[in-house]
Amino acid sequence: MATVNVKANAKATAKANANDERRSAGRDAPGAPVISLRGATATLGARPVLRGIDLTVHHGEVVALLGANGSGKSTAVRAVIGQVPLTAGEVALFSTPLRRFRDWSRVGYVPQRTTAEGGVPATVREIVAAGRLSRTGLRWPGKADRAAVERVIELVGLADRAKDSVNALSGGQYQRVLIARALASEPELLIMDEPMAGVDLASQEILASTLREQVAAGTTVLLVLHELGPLEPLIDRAVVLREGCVLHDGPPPKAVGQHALPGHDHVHPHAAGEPLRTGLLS
Ligand SMILES: Nc1ncnc2c1ncn2[C@@H]1O[C@H](COP(=O)(O)OP(=O)(O)OP(=O)(O)O)[C@@H](O)[C@H]1O
Repeated sequence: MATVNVKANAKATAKANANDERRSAGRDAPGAPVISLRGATATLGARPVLRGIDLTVHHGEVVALLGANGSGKSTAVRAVIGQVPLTAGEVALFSTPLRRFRDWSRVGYVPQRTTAEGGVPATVREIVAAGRLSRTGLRWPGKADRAAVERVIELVGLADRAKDSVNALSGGQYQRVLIARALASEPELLIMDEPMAGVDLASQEILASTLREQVAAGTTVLLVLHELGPLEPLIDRAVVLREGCVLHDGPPPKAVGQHALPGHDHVHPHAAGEPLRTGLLS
C-alpha cells in the first residue's frame, strides 16, 4: 500500500512539475487562443439556450460577457468548462478539444452565487485549500501548496478570518472566499460568473484589485457581468449575447452619465448605429 502511495505521489509530483515547466516556458504565447467556442449550440429542457456561439478569448485578454437576463451568459461559460453539453459545435481550452482537456489546474472558475447557504461548517482556509486540489492531486500538499493558499487568502483580505466558518461571513466576504478558491491553483484562465452581484462596496473594491493583480500577472479572464461597473478599466473586449446569439463582439461599450452607475441599464452605440442595451433591463 505504502509503495502504491509513493508511486502515486511521485507520478503526481512529476505531473505538477511538467505543468510548472510548461507554464514557465510560456507555451501559450500572448495572443494564443485560450478559450475557443465554435458554433456552440445547447438546449436546456426543450429550450435552445445557445444558438451557434462563436467566441475566442486570447491569452492575456480580459473579456466581459454581457447581456440581458436569460440571454445565455451563464450557460455559455458553463459550456466552456464542460458543465453544459453542446448539442452542436465545439469547445477548446488551450487549443485542446474539451473532451481531451485534463489540465484543470490551469482553469479557475467562480460560479454564479446562489442564495442557498451551505450547511457544512467549513472554514475559509478549508474552502480555499480545496481549490488547490487540482494542482496537488494525489500528492500530499507541500509547503508551496500551503503558501499558495495563504497567499490568496491574504490577497482577498481575509487573512484574519482564515479559521472562521464561512457561514459567519457576509455575502461579499463569501464571494472573496470563492475567488480565492479559484485562484489557489494559480490558474492561467479565470472564469467568473457575475463576481460583483450582491457584493458590498468594500468587497467590490477588494475584488477589483485582486483581479487587477491577476491581469497584471498575465492571467486570461472571462467575466460574466451585468454592468461593467468598477471592472470597466480592466476589460479589453465585450461580447454581448442576446437570445443565445452573439450580438456584439468588440470594444467594451462606453458608459455614459447615469448609465455608468451600477444598477442602471447601459445604452451604447454599436457598429450598426443602433443603441446597444447590455444591462438588466434590456
Ligand atoms: N437547467 C435548466 N433547464 C432549463 N432551462 C434553463 C436551465 N438553466 C437555464 N435555463 C434557461 O436558459 C436561459 C439562459 O440562462 P442563463 O442562466 O444562461 O442566462 P444568463 O444570461 O446567464 O441570465 P442571468 O443573467 O439571469 O443569469 C434562461 O432562459 C434560463 O431560464
